[in-house]
Amino acid sequence: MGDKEFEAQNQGFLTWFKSIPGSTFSDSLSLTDLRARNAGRGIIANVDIPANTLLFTIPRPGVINITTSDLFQRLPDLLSKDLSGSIDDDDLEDSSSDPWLSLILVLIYEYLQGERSRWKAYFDILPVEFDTPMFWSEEDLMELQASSVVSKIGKAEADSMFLQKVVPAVTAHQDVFYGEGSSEKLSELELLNLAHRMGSLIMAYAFDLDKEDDDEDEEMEVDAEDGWVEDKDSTMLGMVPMADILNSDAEFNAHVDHAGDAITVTSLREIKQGEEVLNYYGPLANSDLLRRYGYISHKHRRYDVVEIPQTLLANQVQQALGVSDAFKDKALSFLGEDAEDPVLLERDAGEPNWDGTLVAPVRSDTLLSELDEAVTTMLKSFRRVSASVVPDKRKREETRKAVLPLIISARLAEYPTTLLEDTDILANAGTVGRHRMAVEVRAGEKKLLQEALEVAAAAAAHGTAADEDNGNERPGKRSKAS
Ligand SMILES: C[S@@+](CC[C@H](N)C(=O)[O-])C[C@H]1O[C@@H](n2cnc3c(N)ncnc32)[C@H](O)[C@@H]1O
Repeated sequence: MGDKEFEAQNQGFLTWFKSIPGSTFSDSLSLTDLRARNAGRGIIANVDIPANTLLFTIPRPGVINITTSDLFQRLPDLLSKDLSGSIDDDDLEDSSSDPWLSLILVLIYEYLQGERSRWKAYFDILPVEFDTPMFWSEEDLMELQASSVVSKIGKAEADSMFLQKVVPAVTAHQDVFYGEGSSEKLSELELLNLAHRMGSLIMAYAFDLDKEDDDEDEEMEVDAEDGWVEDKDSTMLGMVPMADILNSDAEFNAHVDHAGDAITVTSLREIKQGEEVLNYYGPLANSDLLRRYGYISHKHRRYDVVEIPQTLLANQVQQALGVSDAFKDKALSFLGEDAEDPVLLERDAGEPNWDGTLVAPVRSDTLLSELDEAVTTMLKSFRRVSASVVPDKRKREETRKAVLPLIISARLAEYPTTLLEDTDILANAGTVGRHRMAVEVRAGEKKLLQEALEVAAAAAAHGTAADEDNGNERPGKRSKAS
């Protein structure tokens, strides 16, 4: 799209936005073209803006969700019957509708209404293509190498859900979805693609607007705090025009508040003239940023994470103890469902400051905490099969220390290139787009694994609290027991 068309869309959207009764948009702000750095549109400050300045306001009727669109007034049964439960639910006792699927249908409906939709000018500026791995070719995906993000893309599951729930809902109610006089109907494939487009928009643009203060549900509280959709099963998803033009970074300068009647965006600290106004999508690893939003950021490296499957732990423990496959399988079975949960390697990255700056230093010393614990649990499982392989705590600790670096090295070896090779690839200015993002993600994970190796080596050299605890009983502990 040319610059003129892009600018014309901005103006059309801005005029429409300002026409929503109750909306505000500060004169100190402009919509800006950030396509040169692959960031689409954004909002910048025209002048220095002090902290705590109201930047813009979106009244609730400006939001698109299941209550503001008339789709479910026209088709109330659709909400209560066809969208209840999730596709994996064998028992559909839970008759509440899936918020993600219902918003997809609302967006499809409003989009198909064209000029008749109140949100036409908003749809005009929303992207139709995405850089999330959901849309990558096999060749693009190969570049992610052994990153766990590959197993989380969920294209097949999404296809199946859309084909079972979204496509039939639209097809069964063509009169409503397409409106009077509309002759052209979408094919099944076109509808499937449209569902993917709307699903991806929700993933990267929607807010969780649940106003309830859920004391019982901590996860919902966390979601409500940063506003972005943590989980597609949250309860009140909505598209919030203008708030979703804000790009994001791990260091940010604005806050979206949706606790009141209207949604407001306020500066958290001074924003200098020409500076981009940035929201916060959360403490996400680059792999997650890529999966959900289709970009990566150097400032998010601090939140990088590597997943290590329990089977990899079990294989290394098996080799160290010299036992059979059947022995290992039995030990794994003692872990029950926990065997499905990967072990996480992550740094202690702290929280952003109240004004959106990053001040807490990143700590690597706790990098192995979860792995350490998981290996100990694994060794206890092996002991349950036969106590002779791990007769005492001393043997358990010896084995734990010996297998820790082996596990990390084995995980590192799953990536076909080394960190050094990736660094060279990234130094080449010709590495761009999806390729660059994939190499950044895998290199970040390798960096974390190398740090983990260093922490394991340092712990082995110096001994750890765990050694004292498990190998040689501490005097204090003994006296307590006696
Ligand atoms: C909520 S939208 C923000 C508006 C978006 N830039 C647009 O043009 O519509 C989220 C999307 O913006 C892009 N984005 C957000 N923050 C970014 C950043 N720091 N760098 C690059 N792209 C970013 C990503 O494509 C992401 O999926």
